[in-house]
Amino acid sequence: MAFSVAFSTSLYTSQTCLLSSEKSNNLFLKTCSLFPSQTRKKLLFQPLRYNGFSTERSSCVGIVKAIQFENWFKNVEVFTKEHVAVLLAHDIAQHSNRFIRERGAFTVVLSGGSLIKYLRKLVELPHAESIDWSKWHVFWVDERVVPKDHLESNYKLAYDGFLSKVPIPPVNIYSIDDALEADGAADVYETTLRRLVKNGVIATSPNGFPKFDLMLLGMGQDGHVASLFPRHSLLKEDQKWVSFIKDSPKPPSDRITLTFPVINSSSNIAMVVTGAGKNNAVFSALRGDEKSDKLPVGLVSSEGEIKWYLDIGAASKLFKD
Ligand SMILES: O=C1O[C@H](COP(=O)(O)O)[C@@H](O)[C@H](O)[C@H]1O
Repeated sequence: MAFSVAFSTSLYTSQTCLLSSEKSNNLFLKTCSLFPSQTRKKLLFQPLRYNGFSTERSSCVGIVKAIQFENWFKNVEVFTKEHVAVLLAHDIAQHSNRFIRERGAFTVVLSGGSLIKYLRKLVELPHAESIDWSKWHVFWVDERVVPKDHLESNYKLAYDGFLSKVPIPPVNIYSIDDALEADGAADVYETTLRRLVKNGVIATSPNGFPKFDLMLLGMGQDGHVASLFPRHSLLKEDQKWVSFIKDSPKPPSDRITLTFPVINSSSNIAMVVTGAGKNNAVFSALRGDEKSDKLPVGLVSSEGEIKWYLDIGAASKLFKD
């Protein structure tokens, strides 16, 4: 089956080179002569992962360079938008199975924005029926302080596009109290998290912060994640688990957000980023040379694993020499 091959990246080595392009939503891959012919066929369904090959030339850049890039871009997968949704669903289902088996619960943190549409395959077969939704606990990495039925609400977005389609017990869905102002809503959300850490639903990191099983992060064009915006003082928060912002540069102005120590304590972080407008921030974050408050996504790290799910637009700067 095509997809069972797509999910295996084990055939990929730094000696492989791919030429990729997307045309009319179809995937076109050209392989360079480094592939043995029997491998070539299988790789037609491989993700368009970057391996040091220029799309602008028809030859491979040096192997040394390929290896260097391979190190930079470990855990980076590049797909068509459709395949981002397919692979993300597959990986989430695997995380869910593993954590439910190991600890009897699965704690997953949602972002707002474009992320939600990439959960669309999770509500389809086989995942819709194979996942034990009763063990899911759902949180938000950030939320806009608006009523839950407001168009800007991250809860509404998630409910309409995902939560309304799967049988997660409503008591396991931890939305913010929309009757409160930003500061009160942040305090109450932190109190809820502390209760769930205490009773073991959420695991604890060695540094005392909550350790979510999976954090699904989006990223804005300016490199913001959650409601942690460039050059904002909130980026330095190192005590609170949940904080608030009343001057968000992206409307609406009032929001609550998990802080970096909590985000970075997660067992797994999935960075789901699509669109060519985000290619500069993706490039700087992956190159790892921008660890300042100018680029919040560059401050994301994980006690466990970070995996990037990019479409060709978001990855387009990675393909340049
Ligand atoms: O405002 C927000 O923006 C980011 C990025 O959104 P996207 O639509 O560009 O993917 C999102 O991750 C965050 O949760 C949201 O509140």
